[in-house]
Amino acid sequence: MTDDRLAALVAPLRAAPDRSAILLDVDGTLAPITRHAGAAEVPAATRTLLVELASRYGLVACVSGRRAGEARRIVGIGALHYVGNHGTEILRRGATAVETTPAVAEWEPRVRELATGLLEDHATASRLGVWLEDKGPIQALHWRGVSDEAAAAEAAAAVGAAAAAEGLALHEGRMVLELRPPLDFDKGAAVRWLVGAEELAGALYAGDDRTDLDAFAGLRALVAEGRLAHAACVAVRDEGSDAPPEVAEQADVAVDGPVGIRSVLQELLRPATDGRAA
Ligand SMILES: O=P(O)(O)OC[C@H]1O[C@H](O[C@H]2O[C@H](CO)[C@@H](O)[C@H](O)[C@H]2O)[C@H](O)[C@@H](O)[C@@H]1O
Repeated sequence: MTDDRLAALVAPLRAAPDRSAILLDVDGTLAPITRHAGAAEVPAATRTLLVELASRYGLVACVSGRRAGEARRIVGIGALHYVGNHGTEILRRGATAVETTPAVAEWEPRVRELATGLLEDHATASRLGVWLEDKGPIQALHWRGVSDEAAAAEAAAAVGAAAAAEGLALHEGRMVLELRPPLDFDKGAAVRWLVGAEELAGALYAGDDRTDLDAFAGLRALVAEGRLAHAACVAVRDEGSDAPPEVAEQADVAVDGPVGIRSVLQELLRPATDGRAA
């Protein structure tokens, strides 16, 4: 990707920052991928740019598969909005209480009980190092960094199949398999709701995983419906074998990892009068 291509893509947003939304995935986009999910954090250099963006743009939000409160902890900035659990939670800028979709929240005891029970029943999965991240109504099986990732992925799939037989929905991410309530929600619906609630002309979304493709589609649908004039979809790619290539294929531009995303944030912050082409 050339600087010129990125500059042209974000020019309409820079021209009207107060009428533009900047929507950012967290893991793999702002925060480098880590072996254990609990170790993820956003680098200080990225945080500085995010604080500046929040003071200049109409809407700046993180749209994450994490719980909203956990996303805010990882990013570490209170001045942003945090959409969590793939669009089923929102922690608004400066707020202390998370708002959760009631129909999803109702499933929390059932999904947690099923997930913990099934992992206990599948001794092979536990033996291979598969562990459960408790996200309330979404329970996530992880295996990144265990000694035999391929065998662990298979064992996690067996737990998933048993959960599906009990009526739960499954969703695959990067070395993670989520057990979810059987309800319709995704990041696409979340960005449509977020952006549609404001008087905005343009929006940018950046992400690294398949779940972020729904967000790309959501923004593009808003443009097709005439509710948004401009959408910019940015892929954050890395060399990991689990990085889905279709994200870069479906994006307008691709950058390299959580370091590369900083060039996008810097371009969004570049003054209109720095002597370079718009
Ligand atoms: O939508 P995101 O903000 O990108 O969240 C997606 C998932 O991120 C976390 O898992 C991923 O990142 C971990 C830390 O780098 C990594 O160890 C794991 O393999 C990745 O799948 C998080 O734990 C999940 O709950 C999120 O759904």
